[in-house]
Amino acid sequence: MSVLDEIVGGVRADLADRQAATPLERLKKLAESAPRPQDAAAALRRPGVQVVAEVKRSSPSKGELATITDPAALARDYADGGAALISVLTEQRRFNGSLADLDAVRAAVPTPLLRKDFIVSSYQLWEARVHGADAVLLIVAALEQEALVSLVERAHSLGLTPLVEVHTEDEVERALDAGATVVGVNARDLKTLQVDRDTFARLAPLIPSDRVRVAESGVRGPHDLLAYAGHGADAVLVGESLVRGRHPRDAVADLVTAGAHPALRDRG
Ligand SMILES: O=P(O)(O)OC[C@@H](O)[C@@H](O)c1c[nH]c2ccccc12
Repeated sequence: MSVLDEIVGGVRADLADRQAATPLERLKKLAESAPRPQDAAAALRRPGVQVVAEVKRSSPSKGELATITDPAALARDYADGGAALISVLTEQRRFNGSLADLDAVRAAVPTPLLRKDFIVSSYQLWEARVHGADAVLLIVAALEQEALVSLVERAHSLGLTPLVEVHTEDEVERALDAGATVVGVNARDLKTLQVDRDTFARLAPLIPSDRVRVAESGVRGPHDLLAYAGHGADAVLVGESLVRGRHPRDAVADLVTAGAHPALRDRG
């Protein structure tokens, strides 16, 4: 069994527990009083390379990355540094995240938020709404095509922006067929956890330029952002280097400054 299968198995078990505790009808009621989601795609389309900064404590590849006792404070640093979108890991078993983290971050910053999880059911989209997310991650490798198509549609109908994650040529095709407007190319293979930064350069030309192209994983600093930008990235998603560094606000600001370089503005 791949790491991805194992993670998704755990996610399904935890999901069943939450569904038993809070039936969908109740969740839908709660969603009525949730704020209207912001347009996360528009935030990523702004000129320059946008920075998506991630709140991530642990990962299956590296174990614990940072303690993060105060996710709200970290998110404030990201917002002050100029992040266009803040990603909050809510998967519990391998990433040590939670919906409580999403609540804490929502209460702390006005920035659009991405719920980063292994979404397999529309129930999780309703949860994302209730807990204040504006965008959700949908991982092509974790979903049958039929499920992907219906989750993309459902996310849009709830006002959520789906960030559709791919790692291979086939997955790009599936993402586009499913109607993805924001496509994330993960340099990390979720089946083996290996990072290959060339993945973005290989797949980006297959993604039409009217879609938002996000380069995910492996950004150590401005140098990597510029390399991704040179291959057409509209945004980069950064986790480890920000949570491990001592000055997350400055680290985000340095990335934002690099991404705002005049040579990178208003590219087709
Ligand atoms: O920590 P990094 O190398 O900066 O990577 C961040 C992000 O790309 C990574 O957390 C990620 C990308 N896709 C995911 C899917 C699930 C969990 C995590 C992820």
